[in-house]
Amino acid sequence: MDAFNLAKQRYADLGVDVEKSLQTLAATPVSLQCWQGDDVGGFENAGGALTGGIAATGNYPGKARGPAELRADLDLALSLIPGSHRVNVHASYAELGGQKVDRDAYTIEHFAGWVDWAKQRGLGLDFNPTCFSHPLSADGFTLSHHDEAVRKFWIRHGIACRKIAGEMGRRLGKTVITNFWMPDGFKDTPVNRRAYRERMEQSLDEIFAVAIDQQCNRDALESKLFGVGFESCTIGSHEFYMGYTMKNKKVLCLDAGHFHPTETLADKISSVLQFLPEILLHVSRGVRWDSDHVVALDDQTRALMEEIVRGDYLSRVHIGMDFFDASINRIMAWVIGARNTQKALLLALIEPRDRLRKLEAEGDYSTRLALLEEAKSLPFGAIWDEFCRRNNTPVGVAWIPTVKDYEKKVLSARK
Ligand SMILES: C[C@H](O)[C@H](O)[C@@H](O)C(=O)CO
Ligand SMILES: [Mn+2]
Repeated sequence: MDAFNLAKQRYADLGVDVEKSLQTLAATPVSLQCWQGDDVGGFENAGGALTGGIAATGNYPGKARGPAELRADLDLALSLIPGSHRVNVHASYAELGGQKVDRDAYTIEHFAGWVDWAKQRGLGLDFNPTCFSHPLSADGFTLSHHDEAVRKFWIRHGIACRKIAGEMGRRLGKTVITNFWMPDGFKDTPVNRRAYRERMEQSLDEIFAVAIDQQCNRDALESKLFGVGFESCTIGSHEFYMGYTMKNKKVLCLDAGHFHPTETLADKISSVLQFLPEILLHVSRGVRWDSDHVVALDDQTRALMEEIVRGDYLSRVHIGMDFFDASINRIMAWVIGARNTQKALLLALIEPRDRLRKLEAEGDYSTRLALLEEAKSLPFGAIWDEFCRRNNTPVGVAWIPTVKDYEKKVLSARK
């Protein structure tokens, strides 16, 4: 028997249906964040500073300098990631054709390049308003700003983005998830948090008052603990968006890098999904601060996927990635992060779940622990390799020379 069939038998002996798990994995897209390809630069203001308390550190050569390069790099990454996936676009990746258009006046035409590209490839798109790296967010506030004129600008931007996303979803025939993340917050301790949170709620209410077909677009809101230069208070905290999404039936976005280092996303999944129909994940790897390192096949990512699978939540969870590492080959960053996200999901899918559940229900925690630990040395690698083979993507390390070759021929020519 070959390695795959031997491995499949080992899992079957524990009651695991490997074929069904592979089908589920193939049907689960990961949304690739376009901003990993150019260090969150965007196209509207090439070379403008990245603000909002986030930072892409490193200066690895070869970052994409425009839409054609970014999409070519994404094409290569997608060809090395098994399964069919999605691409997550920020509003700052609008193609303005040399015109001066501000963010509150963006329309679907500024994203036609993305939509056409995605349609040709059968890809889904996701979308994000960009409430940073702009003169009207320079003091750190957008939708909660004390100045009504500034707030109104960002409200118009939010509405414009939802209309764009609705049209993207209609043209592609696939629902777009539009994720709102606002940097608003304080470096030092504020004395009137309440006023900022009230204004944030009012602004969001105005944005969401505009009806958009739910089949084409759904709205998510992403919380954060702190940002660089925003250490003392973030207006859009976890509790704020828990409350807002529950009250307004929106999608809650949980970013793995947005919590205190001793908190894990895994434990939050069953709590939030007890009360919310859907969540969006930004799978990431926080290292000390919200440093947005490439997703590793680490305990945190594994635990996150285990919770999703163990709770039968997969159909209610949108999986996106969020990191921007400028210190390594950016295409490799996408491929490593996405393949690790999928590996973590596969490991969760082929866990001997039914047995483990039964043991727990019977109170046999010693056998539960024994089985959990033994499952760690089951031949997972042969199952993953088969998944890559069936999806016509390179097996094992075979994808690495493809990117190295592209780096030599294409990336090295970018100055
Ligand atoms: C660029 C994105 O909007 C950003 O990463 C956001 O999702 C975030 O996590 C901010 O810390
Ligand atoms: Mn995020």
